[in-house]
Amino acid sequence: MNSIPVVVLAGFLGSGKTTVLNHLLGNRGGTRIGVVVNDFGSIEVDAMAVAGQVGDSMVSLGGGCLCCAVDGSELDAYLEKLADPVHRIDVIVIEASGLAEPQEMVRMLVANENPAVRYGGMVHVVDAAEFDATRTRHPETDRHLAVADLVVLNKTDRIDAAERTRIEAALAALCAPGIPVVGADHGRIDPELLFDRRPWTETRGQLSFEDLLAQAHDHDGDHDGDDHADHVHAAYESTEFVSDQALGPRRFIEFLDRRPAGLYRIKGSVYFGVPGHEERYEIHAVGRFLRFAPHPWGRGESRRTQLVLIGSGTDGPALLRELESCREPEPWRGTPESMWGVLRYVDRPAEPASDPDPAEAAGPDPDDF
Ligand SMILES: Nc1nc2c(ncn2[C@@H]2O[C@H](COP(=O)(O)OP(=O)(O)OP(=O)(O)O)[C@@H](O)[C@H]2O)c(=O)[nH]1
Repeated sequence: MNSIPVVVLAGFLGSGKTTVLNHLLGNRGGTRIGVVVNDFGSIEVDAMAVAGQVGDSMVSLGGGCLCCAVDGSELDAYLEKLADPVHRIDVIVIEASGLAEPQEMVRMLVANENPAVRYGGMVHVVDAAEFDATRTRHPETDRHLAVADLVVLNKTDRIDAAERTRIEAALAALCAPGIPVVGADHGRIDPELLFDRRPWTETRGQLSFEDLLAQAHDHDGDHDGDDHADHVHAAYESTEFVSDQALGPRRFIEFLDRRPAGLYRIKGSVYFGVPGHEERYEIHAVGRFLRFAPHPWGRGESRRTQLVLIGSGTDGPALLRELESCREPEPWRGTPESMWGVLRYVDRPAEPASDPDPAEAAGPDPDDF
């Protein structure tokens, strides 16, 4: 079974985390989101009154989202509850409290041994209008930004173009190289940057009462909602790559290492076909965050690579050319060492025996955060 990605939404008090979260909840299509917050205060939960309590401090939101309020020590227990297959959750978003050290949260998630969930990257929300003031008052901001995988520069409505350019340059210097910075007005980022948006039709036939409520709600605001989603989407382009030929792992990792900052997200699966590593390698990249997860192929499923690359200002044909040059006509000649670069990004290698270096292959060292 695939594990559920857990995305951390961090940022200082008032930067707009809850606004981003509400936007994601309102534009998630048929995707089921599990939400972890410190308090329910400002989450827009119009269905809360009808949805009722699931138990403990967990509530069910309209549309099948589950929400729970936790302090750090309870996190693992709540992730386990959210990951229970009965909830059919696709992605979990944790809103890290404005005062929390996001590194702590990331450390806990990376160290988490529950196979049902996996760390899915950290998104840092920045208040554009308070950028300098926040850094002055909270010098730790710089440290937090250094571990972000994707930055949302929120409240762009409150600054002019020159100020935005200045802040973007400052962010480029503070963040790790190549971290994408996505501008947003009232948290309106494309949900596809963080998770796959399933169409309603995919969940039809297994809808719960809450799903029906949310669907009715969506239809009420049909045009606004759709126009709005289209508008949000319009700022990004997506490039699709399919290859029946295997990809050379070294060349593919080189391609990923030099991927442009405008390439916000990569999803899909890769066929390397190297002896001992013939599985389907699911890839998940959010900003600079990158993970591979090996899975067996389905019965009769063709061995192929299928990728979707979502970005802004990216050169689609150039990306396709680069990916085409990663093709490997004779993957069976590949050595186990050629997979090392990929295995560094695998949390739970399928075959521990073939680990090049167990410490490395186990993913990032939590102490790095
Ligand atoms: N002008 C403007 N206001 C915004 C924007 N995004 C959020 N706000 C407002 O900023 C305030 C704080 O937003 P929240 O989403 O609550 O921020 P938060 O990071 O969740 O805050 P804490 O939970 O206190 O850490 C609210 O009054 C929002 O309406 C934006 O893009 N532009």
